[in-house]
Amino acid sequence: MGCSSAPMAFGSLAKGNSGQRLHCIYGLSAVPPTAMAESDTPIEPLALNYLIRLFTSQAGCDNGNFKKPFIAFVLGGPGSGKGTQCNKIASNFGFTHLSAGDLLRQEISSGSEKGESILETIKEGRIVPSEITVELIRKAMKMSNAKRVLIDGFPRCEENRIAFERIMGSEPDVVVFFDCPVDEMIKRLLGRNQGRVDDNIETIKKRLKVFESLNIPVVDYYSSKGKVHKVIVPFCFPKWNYFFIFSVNCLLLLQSGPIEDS
Ligand SMILES: Nc1ncnc2c1ncn2[C@@H]1O[C@H](COP(=O)(O)OP(=O)(O)OP(=O)(O)O)[C@@H](O)[C@H]1O
Ligand SMILES: O=c1ccn([C@@H]2O[C@H](COP(=O)(O)O)[C@@H](O)[C@H]2O)c(=O)[nH]1
Repeated sequence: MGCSSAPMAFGSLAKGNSGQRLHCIYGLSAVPPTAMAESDTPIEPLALNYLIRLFTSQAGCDNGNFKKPFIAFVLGGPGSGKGTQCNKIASNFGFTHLSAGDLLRQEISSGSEKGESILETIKEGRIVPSEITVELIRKAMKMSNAKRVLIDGFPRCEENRIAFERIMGSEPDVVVFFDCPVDEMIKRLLGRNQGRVDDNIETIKKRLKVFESLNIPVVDYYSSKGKVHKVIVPFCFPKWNYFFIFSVNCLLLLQSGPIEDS
C-alpha cells in the first residue's frame, strides 16, 4: 500500500483500553514502515488543502451558517507535539489556535496579580484553577470571533471540563488525543530550549503524573461519548508527518464545514 492511499487516512472506530469508542486517526499505522517505498512522494500541504476542500464540499455540511464555533480540544501529554501540530493546522487550514498554556503565560507576562500565582502553579506542574483558565479561553474566543477553534492543552482535568461546559454552554465537537510514549515526551521537553520554567526534569515528572491521573480521565470521558480521535506518535519517517496533518485535517474539516472564502 503506497503513501497516497487517501481513504486510509480516515481511520476507523476501534475499542480503547477500557472499552471506550476510539477513532484511530492514524489509519496508516497498520502498514509496517518497511512496506513504504522510499520513492513514495509525500502529499504537499497545498494538495491536502485542495483535497480537504473537495471532501468538505461533499460532506453535507451546513453551507457556512455556523450557529456556534466548531471546537476541537487537542489533548496529549507534555511534549507530545500538540502545539507544533496545532500551529500547522491553524496556518494551513483556517483554524484559530488557542493554547491554554500560552494564554496563562501571557497572563504572567502581563504582570497581573493573578499572574504571580499562575507562575507558581506552572513551576509546580499543577493545574491552574478552572475559573481563571476558562475565563482566558472565553475572552480569547470572543476576541477572535473564530468559526473553528483548536483549544490546545485544555481541559487538564474533569473539573476543567465541567467548568468549560457549564460556562461556555457547549461541548467540544471533537477531541484529538496525541498518544506519545513517555520517553519520547521527556526527550522532546528537555530539548525544547524555549526557556520555559517547567521544562526541567523535576517539573516534567510532576506534569507527567498530573497528566496520567487527571488528564487521562478527561480523554476517557470523551472516548465514552465517541468523540476522541487518537493520533499515534512519533512518526517513523519525517515524511509521514504529512499523513498526520492530512488525517487530522480531513477529520476536523469534515466535521466543521467548508472554509468560507473571505
Ligand atoms: N513530530 C515531532 N518529532 C520530533 N520533535 C517534535 C515533534 N513534534 C514536536 N516536536 C518537538 O518537541 C517539543 C515539544 O513539542 P510541542 O511544544 O509541540 O509539544 P506540546 O505537546 O505542545 O507540549 P506542552 O504541552 O509542554 O506545551 C518541541 O521542541 C517540538 O519542536
Ligand atoms: O488548561 C491548562 C493549561 C495549562 N496549565 C498549566 O500550564 C502548564 C503548561 O501548559 P502547556 O499546555 O504544557 O503549555 C501546565 O503544566 C499547567 O501547569 C493549566 O494549569 N491549565
